[in-house]
Amino acid sequence: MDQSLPSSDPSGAEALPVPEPILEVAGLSKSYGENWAVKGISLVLRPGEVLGLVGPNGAGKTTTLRTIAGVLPIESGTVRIAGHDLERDELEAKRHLAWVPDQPTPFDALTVWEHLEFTAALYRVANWKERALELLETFELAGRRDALGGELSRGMCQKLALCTALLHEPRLLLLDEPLSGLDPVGIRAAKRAVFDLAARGGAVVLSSHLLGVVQELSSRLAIVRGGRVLFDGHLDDARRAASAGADSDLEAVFFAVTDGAGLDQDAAPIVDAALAPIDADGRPRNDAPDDAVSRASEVER
Ligand SMILES: Nc1ncnc2c1ncn2[C@@H]1O[C@H](COP(=O)(O)OP(=O)(O)OP(=O)(O)O)[C@@H](O)[C@H]1O
Repeated sequence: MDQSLPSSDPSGAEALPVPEPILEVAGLSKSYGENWAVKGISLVLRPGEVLGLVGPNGAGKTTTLRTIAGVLPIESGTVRIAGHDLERDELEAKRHLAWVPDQPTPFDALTVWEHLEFTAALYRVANWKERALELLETFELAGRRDALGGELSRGMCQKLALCTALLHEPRLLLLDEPLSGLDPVGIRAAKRAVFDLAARGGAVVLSSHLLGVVQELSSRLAIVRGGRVLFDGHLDDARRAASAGADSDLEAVFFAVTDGAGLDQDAAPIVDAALAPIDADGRPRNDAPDDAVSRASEVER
């Protein structure tokens, strides 16, 4: 399956009905003390989409993913997963979600197999053993099924995290630097898992500094910096917005966008379209970053 960042097609062909989003993030903001790590990020992800989330160190990618995963509390804004509000309907929202952090830490005292057993119980996966075995074989962990979490290498921890994430067949998979510690077998298996999930109508958010991998796997791109979305769309649109050549790879586009060389506002589907952080009623929050609030106020006027 060719997932490589297709262009939007304004051909005028009869439009198919747009499927319901699997992920809807609106006006998400998060601060650490005085510093805003995420400043009003909004994203929509539909079935079959793989979103490559890229940006420089400290851009807010991990904070965004951890908030969507429910690991960090939502400070302002909303997250809906498969139609369920993450705050108001947490269990149902999380039932459809899997998250693989950049540095997974398995339980020291549980074996590989017990991690899968625990996950199956948590998500009430029927007939899980067959799928668990299949996943372990795919990621070449079958021989280590009785090893304790504390005995695993970094790459094995990542493979185990991918196995547990995939066991309940989530509709939304969040991956934070999923390939960095994996061997070639693990990389191939992880890439296939992303393609398979998208082909089955799921959605994936993939955050990585490995731009070649992002370009290979993603159908869409979100470039973030300073807690804001600078660009959200297809690579071809990013090329146009960044005035980059038609053959430019994601790396060239990334530098054009994040170096602030200037985006063509008309060509960019979304350029710094961050909404202001909003409260539960959709009003801008007073304690949100000043510029985001003033932008939202301008829209209200
Ligand atoms: N636990 C924390 N306490 C205080 N500040 C934090 C914490 N975690 C992240 N930050 C700050 O929030 C901002 C966003 O960090 P985040 O980890 O989300 O960025 P990132 O895009 O994932 O970066 P990287 O590519 O380096 O992993 C940074 O300024 C960072 O210093």
